[in-house]
Amino acid sequence: MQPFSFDFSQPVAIGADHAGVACKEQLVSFLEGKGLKVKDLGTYGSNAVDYPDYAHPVAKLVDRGQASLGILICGTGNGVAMTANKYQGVRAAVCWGEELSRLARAHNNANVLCIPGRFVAPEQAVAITDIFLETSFAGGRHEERVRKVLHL
Ligand SMILES: O=C(CO)[C@H](O)[C@H](O)[C@H](O)COP(=O)(O)O
Repeated sequence: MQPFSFDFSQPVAIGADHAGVACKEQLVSFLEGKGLKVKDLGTYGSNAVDYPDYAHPVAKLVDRGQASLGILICGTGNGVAMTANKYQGVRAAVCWGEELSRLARAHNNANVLCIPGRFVAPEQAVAITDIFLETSFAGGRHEERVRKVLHL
């Protein structure tokens, strides 16, 4: 049985490339303000970097159950989502609005939130993240569908 909500005894793992670093800083403050443990895996500056170098470490922690969930930010959200979804235990979803974020949790039981940092303002990223944290998987008809995602 897959968990329906996050185990916040584990840290939230977060990572970004140079296109998402400003957004990441805002999200780290927001998460810590909520009293959550945060594992910030970089990047930490504006120098250009390669998004897989940040997406892999975040996805690995989620896959191994060493993070409650993951948050990844790059320019479009697509590169980090493609990378994170290579891991069997990861369900990464690109969300650029609050309703997408709610549905990624309720219908897909997403455990990695991918935000397009060049298309979403930091305040909007906070709202998207808050909904992702607070929404539980709805189960029911969605449970078998999510299970089938793993069938190659
Ligand atoms: O948006 C992206 C593709 O998924 C990446 O995250 C990068 O942010 C983007 O490719 C970076 O582009 P840049 O022109 O090298 O700054």
